[in-house]
Amino acid sequence: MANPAAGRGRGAKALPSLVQRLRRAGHRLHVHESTSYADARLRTVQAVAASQPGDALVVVGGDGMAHLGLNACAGTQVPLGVVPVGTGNDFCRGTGAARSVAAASRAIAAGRTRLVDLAEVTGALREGAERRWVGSVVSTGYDARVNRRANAFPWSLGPASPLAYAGIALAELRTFEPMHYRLTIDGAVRELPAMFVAVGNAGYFGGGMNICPRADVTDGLLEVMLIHPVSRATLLRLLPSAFTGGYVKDPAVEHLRAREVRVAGTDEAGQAMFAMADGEELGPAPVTVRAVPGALHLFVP
Ligand SMILES: Nc1ncnc2c1ncn2[C@@H]1O[C@H](COP(=O)(O)OP(=O)(O)OP(=O)(O)O)[C@@H](O)[C@H]1O
Repeated sequence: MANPAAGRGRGAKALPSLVQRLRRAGHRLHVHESTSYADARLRTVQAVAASQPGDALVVVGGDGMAHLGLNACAGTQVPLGVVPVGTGNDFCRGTGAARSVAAASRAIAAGRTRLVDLAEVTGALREGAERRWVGSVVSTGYDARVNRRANAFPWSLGPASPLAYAGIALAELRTFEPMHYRLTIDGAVRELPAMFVAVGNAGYFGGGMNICPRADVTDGLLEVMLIHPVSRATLLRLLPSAFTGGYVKDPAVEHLRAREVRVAGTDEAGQAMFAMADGEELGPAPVTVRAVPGALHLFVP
């Protein structure tokens, strides 16, 4: 399943060599270029439902396509291959999947897979959904605001670069106030104000930010990163070190591990917070995030 528009056309360019390599390796392929995100979602689900033992699903795209692929394959025996041609490729960075088209083609052709954990998110989600699987990070605070703002940005006006993303992060910072969280972490309730609470299956978010740097996709646990209220200047100072994960050393940052986290709360205006994950808007809080060990067979180098 290829998104020809992914990575500003890299999806369309990558497809012929990928198809050639996999056919040469003796694999039989059904190739579909999606016409829209909804088409890609429907076709991935249908493909997995109709699969036979030994079949695999391969998605060519960015984190959006990886999200669709893992939602189709989660909890099944169908392995997922991700051929990363997006701008961020956070899922591949965080799970050990191949980071280039060539490496992904080789890994899929060779049939090497590993079992990785996923996060299962439940709640009153968008489009009437009650459950979504997440590969990377569920965010609800400042990070979610930046992500939603970036998704609404007309990227055709400028390059989808880390610099442009940083500009959006700064614009959001100008008005951001701590959120009021009510967390239930493995049954224990905590109410607190925070800049954000990131709940990670894998570590990366926002096109390369290592926001949950100690996340391990094989430990059966979620990594929870809390930033307690800090001044805007401090949050600004912490932003660059979010790319390396170095921000976790700051005294305002708390690190936890958990099997299940329920996130509820409101923003400074009393509006329910919303949850973002894998670059997508999931829906309004409350949401419950649960670690599901070994939920996905993933092709890896
Ligand atoms: N033919 C298509 N099939 C699927 N998605 C499409 C198509 N055309 C445009 N899109 C849009 O592409 C987005 C998903 O893209 P994807 O994540 O695969 O790549 P990307 O956005 O370039 O990468 P990244 O998410 O890493 O920035 C969705 O927002 C979707 O609306």
